[in-house]
Amino acid sequence: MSQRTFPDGFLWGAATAAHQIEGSPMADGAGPSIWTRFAHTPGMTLNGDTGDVACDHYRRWKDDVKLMRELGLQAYRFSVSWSRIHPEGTGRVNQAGVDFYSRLVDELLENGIEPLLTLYHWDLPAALEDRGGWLNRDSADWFAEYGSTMYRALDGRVKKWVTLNEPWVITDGGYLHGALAPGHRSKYETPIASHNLMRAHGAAVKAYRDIGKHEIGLVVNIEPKYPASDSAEDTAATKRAHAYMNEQYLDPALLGRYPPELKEIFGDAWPDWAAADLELIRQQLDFIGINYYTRSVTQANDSYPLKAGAVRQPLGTYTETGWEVYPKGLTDLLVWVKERYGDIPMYITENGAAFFDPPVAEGGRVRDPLRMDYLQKHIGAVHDAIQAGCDIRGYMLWSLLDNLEWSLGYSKRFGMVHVNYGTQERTPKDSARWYSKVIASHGASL
Ligand SMILES: OC[C@@H]1[C@@H](O)[C@H](O)[C@@H](O)c2nc(CNc3ccccc3)cn21
Repeated sequence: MSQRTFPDGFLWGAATAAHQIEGSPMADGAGPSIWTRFAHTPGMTLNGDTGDVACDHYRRWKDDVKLMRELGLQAYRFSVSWSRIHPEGTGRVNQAGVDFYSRLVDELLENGIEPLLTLYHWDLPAALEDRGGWLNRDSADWFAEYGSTMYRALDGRVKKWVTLNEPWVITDGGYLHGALAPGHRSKYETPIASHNLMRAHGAAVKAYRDIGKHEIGLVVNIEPKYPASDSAEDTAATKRAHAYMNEQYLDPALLGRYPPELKEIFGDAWPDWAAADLELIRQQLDFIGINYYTRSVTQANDSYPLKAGAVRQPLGTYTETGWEVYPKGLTDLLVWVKERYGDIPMYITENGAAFFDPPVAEGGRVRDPLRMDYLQKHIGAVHDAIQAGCDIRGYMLWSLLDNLEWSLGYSKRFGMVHVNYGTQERTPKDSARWYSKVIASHGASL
């Protein structure tokens, strides 16, 4: 492979999320989140795993930043836990919570690492869930208030903001299938939660334009949908699946309209949304964050309500989470975003994989060749998209640390750094050492 050169200023980093790494969810005046509540509800997570300790990052943050510097990271994407900032969700500010993230940002900057801050990575304050959560139209105001608190506190030092992480997972997991907090299962609630999440995104961006002076965007998880056959049924199913995951959030955010397939999918559960709502949702964005993990070869089936699903590929390679390794899907997807939405700058805000990692060997090595292969091919796919004309500004590897994989507990390890949850010892895996070389060579060593 000829040497790959990435654009000047291309940012190499890694990503995490508050609930997955911090622990100490109720420390220093914080309030509970829906994930604190969900994980402590019997049967909701594997082995009853909770975020009570996680990677103990709330206490080990300074050493973790030192580790990021040693690995040569140029950027670090993290999320803020809303209920540390507003324990009741709105109103009173818990200054100790703001101070934690302020100290983290200062430490990152002192170590030459650019912070990318995600306001919402799934951990809604439980107090707001008790007021209807994302089903309450007031959630747009709640979120704008929380965002404004953080903009005022950190905008001089944080220059890249993200409103929401993956509205599709929040609603498909938390409102339709119930696998994620708040664990609802309703075809009727799902579009309402989706719509209010996007109204909240728009309200937070509007508030940023009054307070902030830098960049703000939205992060979506999207995956290319390829028809399993050229039958009319599979073609229609693929179109539905594509609209439901890939267009449902980017179309309103960037085009001010929903894809028509959503009415077909949700039927009488799809409201006629007011034009004013779509105007709120469609705010000028500085970038879009793309979280990519896999593709879906899609066929018609009797799944509810989508009537479409992925077909396992007999010759495919799969990760521990059952996702097919398909790097070309990332290139195809990035080109699709450019063709549909224009030259909006993009960051790969998550990309990575869980494979079965061996224990830490003598001398502190963790051999993870499958992860190295996955990353090498996907970073190569990013380069292919850049060569195809996509404006991609950075790559955030998921994840810096092994961490709490939501309902799957600690059973899946996505980190380039191994975490011993008994001792909290961090051990960079071979993939971390490899990634450090990629960063140092600006991609040339890929
Ligand atoms: O599952 C790995 C990560 C997860 O740890 C992050 O918090 C989250 O942002 C994230 N999103 C995806 C995208 N895909 C997905 C699909 C179905 C359920 C959950 C995630 C993967 N991941």
